[in-house]
This record gives sequence, C-alpha cells and structure tokens, in this order.
Amino acid sequence: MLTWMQSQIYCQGSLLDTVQKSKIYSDDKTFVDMKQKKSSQEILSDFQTLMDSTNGSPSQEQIRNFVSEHFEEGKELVEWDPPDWQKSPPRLNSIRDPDLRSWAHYLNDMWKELARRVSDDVKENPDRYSLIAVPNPFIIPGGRFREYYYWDTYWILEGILICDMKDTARGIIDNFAHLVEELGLIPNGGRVYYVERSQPPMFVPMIHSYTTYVKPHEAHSIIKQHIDTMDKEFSFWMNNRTVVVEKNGKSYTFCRYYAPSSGPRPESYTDDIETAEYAPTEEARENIFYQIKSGAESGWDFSGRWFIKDGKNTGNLSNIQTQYIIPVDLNAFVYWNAKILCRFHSMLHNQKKAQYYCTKANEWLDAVTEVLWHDDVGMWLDYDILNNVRREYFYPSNVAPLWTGCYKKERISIDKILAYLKENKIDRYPGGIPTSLDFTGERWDYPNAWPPLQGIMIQGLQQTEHPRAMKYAHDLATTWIQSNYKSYKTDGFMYEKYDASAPGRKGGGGEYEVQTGFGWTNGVALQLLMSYGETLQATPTASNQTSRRSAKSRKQRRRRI
Ligand SMILES: OC[C@H]1O[C@H](O[C@H]2O[C@H](CO)[C@@H](O)[C@H](O)[C@H]2O)[C@H](O)[C@@H](O)[C@@H]1O
Repeated sequence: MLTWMQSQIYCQGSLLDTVQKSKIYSDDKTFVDMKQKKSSQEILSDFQTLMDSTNGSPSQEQIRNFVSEHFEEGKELVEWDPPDWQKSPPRLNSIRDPDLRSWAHYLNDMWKELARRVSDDVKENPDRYSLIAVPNPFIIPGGRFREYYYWDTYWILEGILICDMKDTARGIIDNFAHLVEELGLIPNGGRVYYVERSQPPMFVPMIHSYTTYVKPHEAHSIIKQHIDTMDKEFSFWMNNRTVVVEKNGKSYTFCRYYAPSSGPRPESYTDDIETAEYAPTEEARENIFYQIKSGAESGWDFSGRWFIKDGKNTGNLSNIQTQYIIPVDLNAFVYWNAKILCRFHSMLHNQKKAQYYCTKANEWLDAVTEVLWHDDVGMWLDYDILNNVRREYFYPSNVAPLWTGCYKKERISIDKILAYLKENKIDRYPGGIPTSLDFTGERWDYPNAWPPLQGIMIQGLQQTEHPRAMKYAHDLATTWIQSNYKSYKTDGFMYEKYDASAPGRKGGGGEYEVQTGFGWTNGVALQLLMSYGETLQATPTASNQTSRRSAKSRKQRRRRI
C-alpha cells in the first residue's frame, strides 16, 4: 500500500510531471488511468534513458511515443450484469404519472449500464494499474468517472435499494469495509492517486440505509459484521480531521476537510500547476496543493465556499483555504455517524461504546448549535477559523442539520429557516436549488445545481414535519424532477449536474465537461419519485411555471464575474 501512495508513475515524480505537462491528452485523468505494459522498474529505467538522451527535455512527439510504448488504455473494469436486477421493481409502481413511471424504469435500466467489476488482470497484476481492486462489483457514476466514488455511492445505494438490488448493495458496502481495513480510510475514489484524501463520511449512513430495506436478521448481520470497521472509519475522522474552536470561553471540537499531501492532484495535474503559478514561495505553492486536495475531499471541488480573501468568499481558486473553514454539512454528517453508531452498538449490547458515541453525538450537537446556528440569520453558517467570522453566504449545505437531525428543536426556528430561504428566493430557480448565489466559474457554484444537495435540502425540510417546510420541499422536488425529466426527454441523458437558471439545461464550468450517466443523479431522482410519486407530474402546470418567472433576471444582477 505504501508503494502505491509513493507510486512514481501514478502519484508523483518526474515521469508523471513530464507526461502531464506535455499535454498529449486534454484530460489529465487519461494518463493516470492507463495500464502499464511493463513493470514500474522497467518503465522508470526506460524513462531515465529517454531523459538522458534528450538532455532532460523530450519533445511532445517523443513523449507520445514513450507513452504508447509503455502504457495502454486500461481494461481494468469489465461490464457486469447484476443478477439481482429486475425489469420492473415493484416500488416503481407507486409512481402515478405514466411518463414519470416510464422514466423511472429507464433509471432502473441505467444501473445495468453503470455496473462494473474489476477485471481478472487487475487481480493478477495489481501493480500495473492505478485502480484499487475491490472484491465485489459496484456501480460507477459514469462518463470519465469509471471507478467507484465514496460519497456518490450513498445516493447510488439508495437508488439501487429502491430498485430492490439488495445483493449488489451489500457487495458495495463490503467493498468499502474492505477499503477501511486495507487503507484505514475510504479514499475519494477507487484509484491510487485518491488514497491520501477521503470524501464526506457516508459509510455508516450507507449501512444504516441498507438496514432500512432488509429484514431484521439481515440488518443485524451487516451491523455485526462491520461494526469494528465502522468504528475504525469514525476514528479516522476523529484522529485526522478535527480542530478545536473557542467561543465565549468554551471549546468546541469540529471536523474539517484536510488532506495535506504534497504536489498537484495527479488527475488534474496541469490545472493545479496553473492555479499555483503565482505562489510567491515553494511553501505557498505546496499550501495551495493541500487546500485544493482538501477541497476535493469535501466533494465540492471547487467552490467559492472554500475561498478566503479578506475574510470573505471572494477571489479565485488560488485563494482556496479549505482547512480553515468549518463546514456545516460535514459536522452534521459526523453527528449522524455518531448517532447511528450509538444505536448500532446499543443493538449489539456494547453499552460502553454506545455511551461513547452518544457522548460524541451530543458534543457535535452542542458545537453545531452553539457555533454554527445563528438566530439573527435564521440559518446555520460555515465558520472561518482564520478570521473567526461566520460565512454569511447561502449554500444548500447550510440546512444539512435538518437532514441528519443535528438540531435542538427548542434552539432553532423552522419559520426563520423558511424566511431565510424565501428571502434568498431559493424556490424561484427554474432548474433546481443553486449550489451558491455566486458566479465564480467553479463547478460547485451558481448556476450549477447538484443532485446530492437537492436531496439534502428537500429531505431535510420534509423531515421537519412542519407543514410550510413540507410544502416548500414539495415545490423544490417538483422543480428538480421536472427539470431532470425535461433534460432526459430532450438530450436523452442524465447529467452529473444541471443549471439552476434554466429547466432541463445541463450544468457546466470547472476543469472538465459535464458527465453523463449518472449515478447520484439517478439515485436522487428515484428517491424523490418514491417520496412524491403520488402527486408529481412530468411537466409543469401553469401555476408552478409563473411562480419562478423572474428568478433568472434577478440573479444576473447579483453575479460577480
Ligand atoms: O477530476 C477532477 C475531480 O473529479 C472528481 O470530483 C467530481 O466528481 C466526483 C464523482 O462524481 C464527485 O464525487 C465530486 O463531488 C465531483 O466534484 C473527484 O472526486 C475529485 O477528487 C477530482 O479531483
């Protein structure tokens, strides 16, 4: 494993630097996903010969020839037919609108398209690949994301469980458990160049989801099998990602995203070099790489949410300071993990451990309430520990505590939360909830609308059981489903993200083209179809069209280009 992290081919070193900077591929991920035709030793020695014979600067043509002689497009993943897939999963019958029902069947078909297993060759020659082998097949997001991803899989799992693919779901969970045991963490995705960063902690919630779809004895069995591994993943976050914040003479522990590994991201090498181009010192340059990788760990890569300039979220990617921001959503997830683990340990009669996790859950609940909730704003807000200021910006992640139950009813106000959302006109965007209200050109900002964030906000509001919040959630779900459906009918695809300013339009921006497939999009759509399928319609009615009429023009005035 150590050799992987130090791979002089896929993770760091002169060969990687030379190939990526030559730009023989437009997407840097192409090279680091290739298979080695020879052993690492042979390749590195041949590379040295090339460098010696060209005075250290081979031409693009020579690099291209070198790569085609030593590498080939990976055959590391094989399409797989999930045996538990069925043509008409019974749950889909609850969707009343025939167009939406038929679309849901298309989403179910997509699981077959996105199912993969690791090829036998990877098992025989693991050191020739960047792929991290796992024992069972899995579902990929789609497009350039050909391997498994950590937080995407939470929504993928929900989607396949709705479609009754319990065995596939179990196999996927077992894969993640295997990764925790092997690596001590779940990496961002299934490649060696991802192992030094994780993604939002969703392993424990995945097991929790699974237990809600299976029989009690199956639930008990998976909890028992993976309880130590769940403890281990939780400890990874406690031991490596916590920071203490002082407020009013009291100390509060929080988690933040923090992935301090050296150098640019191998899969986006030249983008990162460009971002750090004007760093005044080598130390400042390395710091930008840390912060970029920490941003990737958050899953929000990238967003003004992680920029700090003069105490604000302005600037550009070179102002990224992810490790100094306490994210509301991450801490709401940590609370949720602790709460679930408390319950799981109680079920297994491990009273001491149950107590430990209950205490942790309460600590996080206190911290999120005391430091991140603001009664005067009516919202939770991220916190900047560099300047000790709250970050007064709208992000859907601000309401994550509603989704995970990380709030004290008597300390917050749903009415104020609704007033905040209304004031920011969050329900007026015709293509879904925007990721932020700032146009930065980054993928996790306006006008992009990402599926997991729709799920978090809609389900969070729904779960409050507050009538107006539930109505608001229903309206947001309607907008999202109709936008997804429109795009599917027009383009024939499901995208990884959409455009909040126009229904049915795909998202854009950032370092790569929008991808199709798409795992979490299909998972969230199926979840919403399950919750609202009795009332949702595939196309807008006159009333919900007019209510959103002017959001776009208002938004354009606020953009900061
Ligand atoms: O190659 C650039 C980055 O791509 C990934 O991020 C995006 O796709 C992931 C898979 O759908 C998703 O989990 C993430 O939230 C997206 O922003 C990858 O995770 C990054 O590490 C990578 O640098």
